[in-house]
Amino acid sequence: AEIKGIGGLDQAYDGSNLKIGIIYARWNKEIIDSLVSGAIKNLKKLNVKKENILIESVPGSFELPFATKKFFNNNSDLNAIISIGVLIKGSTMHFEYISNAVTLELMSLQKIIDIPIIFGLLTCLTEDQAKIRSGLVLPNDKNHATHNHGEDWGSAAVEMAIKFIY
Ligand SMILES: O=Nc1c(NC[C@H](O)[C@H](O)[C@H](O)CO)[nH]c(=O)[nH]c1=O
Repeated sequence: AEIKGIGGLDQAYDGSNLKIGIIYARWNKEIIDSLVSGAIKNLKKLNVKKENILIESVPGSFELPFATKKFFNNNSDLNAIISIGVLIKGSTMHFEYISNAVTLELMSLQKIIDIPIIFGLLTCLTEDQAKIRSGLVLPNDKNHATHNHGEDWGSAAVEMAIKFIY
């Protein structure tokens, strides 16, 4: 097969029979709300039914791996889970430790629960970087292009759930 373009869907997928979970961390609420809305928007665009989108929140990104696993244990008919968090670098090493630990844990958790976990963790050095990646307007540069990666995560969840459902 020809090499598909990076990103985006390589064909139209019908998510009407899928059940998708979204677990999000509540830190950086404005950015999180935009990312979650973007994910839901594309899930619905790909025909995932509203009643088949299960959503749960946790205090912060550090809680995402544990919550993702327990949420799946409690909803084992989910076909994919999108774990969403926004980490913004502060003045300490806290950011690095959480970013690295959560990334590795979410990656390895897929082997345990055996369904796709879509990596929705923004690890940003500045708040503007996070706003740009969540489709929000920059207050000091209204013309700066932004793109809501939450939408990409919704599409990725449907593609992965359908392609690797066996
Ligand atoms: O510190 N910054 C952040 C953060 N810290 C809290 C942490 O995830 C956890 O909830 C607590 O340590 C309690 O376990 N959580 C985020 O999602 N983003 C941040 O930018």
